[in-house]
Amino acid sequence: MARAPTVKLNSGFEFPVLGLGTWKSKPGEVTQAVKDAIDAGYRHIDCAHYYQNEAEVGAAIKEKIQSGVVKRADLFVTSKLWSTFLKPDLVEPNLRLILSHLGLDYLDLFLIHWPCALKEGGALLPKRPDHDVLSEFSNVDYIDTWKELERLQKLGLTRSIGVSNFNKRQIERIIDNGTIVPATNQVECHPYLNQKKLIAFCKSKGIVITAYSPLGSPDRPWAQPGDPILTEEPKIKALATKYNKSSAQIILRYLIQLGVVVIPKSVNRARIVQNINVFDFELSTEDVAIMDTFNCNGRVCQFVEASGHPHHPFEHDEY
Ligand SMILES: NC(=O)C1=CN([C@@H]2O[C@H](COP(=O)(O)OP(=O)(O)OC[C@H]3O[C@@H](n4cnc5c(N)ncnc54)[C@H](OP(=O)(O)O)[C@@H]3O)[C@@H](O)[C@H]2O)C=CC1
Ligand SMILES: CC(=O)C(C)=O
Repeated sequence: MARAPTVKLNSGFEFPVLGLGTWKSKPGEVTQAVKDAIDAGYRHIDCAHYYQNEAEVGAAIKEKIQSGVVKRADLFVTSKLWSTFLKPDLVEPNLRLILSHLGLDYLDLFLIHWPCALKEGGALLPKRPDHDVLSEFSNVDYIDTWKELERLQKLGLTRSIGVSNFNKRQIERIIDNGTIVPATNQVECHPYLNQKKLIAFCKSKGIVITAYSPLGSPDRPWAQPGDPILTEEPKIKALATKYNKSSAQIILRYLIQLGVVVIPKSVNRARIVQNINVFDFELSTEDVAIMDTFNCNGRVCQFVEASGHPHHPFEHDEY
């Protein structure tokens, strides 16, 4: 059975460098996917309230613990605070709701999903009455949310805390105004958007980057016919042939060699097994340079519903 090595977070906890993503995994398929992943050696599961499938993820975890395959302490479970819950008095109730869905009494890692707060109390994407796409904003400052996460870590409801989709300036604000440095910043990262500047900045602050959509999220709901597909790039396919691996394995290995943690999503048993089998080979310096040539600011997760938000992470800063 394959096993991902770990990296030590600034909180002192070990973080497996490969985990299972669960966005878009349907409630009817995610329980089996998580069970297959645990059987294949995965010990890190990436979840979020926004994915609306945490109870089904929790059912798989419960079964694997009850049948003795793993102990709770062997697993690293991440979840994220959605943008309609950034108001400080909503944070603890939302974390407790997430824990009840997952059937856990603590998280390993709790992230602020996006720095942009949306109107509380209703839909996850509260539509503006005057607009087809944009959501209604809330004026909560993520610094006030962060202080709640710090309190919840001290309370033991989560072992580590971090952020997601934060840019350099937003991380600096958290460090300047908080007392705990985020353990990770989970951001989009793949060969079309390799995030070298943000990786270097976060590393200088002791923050690990977690790469979401590591395969370029080909099943994202807004993908258009003709959009480039990473696993079909001829140069990546040639490297796959050279190393006797798949294109997906070449991409995941490249990201791991960049020093980030990867969380590929799959609901297919063979691909789940394939994706963790990336620790028995290494790309040469020349082949890493070939992978570097794909970097083209090719961001696929723009959060267009929060376009124009004063805290939108991608609209005001280079990285
Ligand atoms: N913090 C944030 O804002 C965000 C976090 N995330 C997290 O990151 C995770 C991963 O990102 P995601 O956007 O889902 O996309 P990924 O880049 O992981 O790509 C998932 C797609 O790739 C396919 N796939 C998986 N393995 C292989 C393989 N070996 N060969 C070929 N195709 C493969 C999957 O199909 P199949 O399932 O059929 O195998 C699916 O269509 C999410 O699930 C979520 O947990 C993602 C977006 C935003
Ligand atoms: C998938 C996800 O985490 C988004 C869109 O924020």
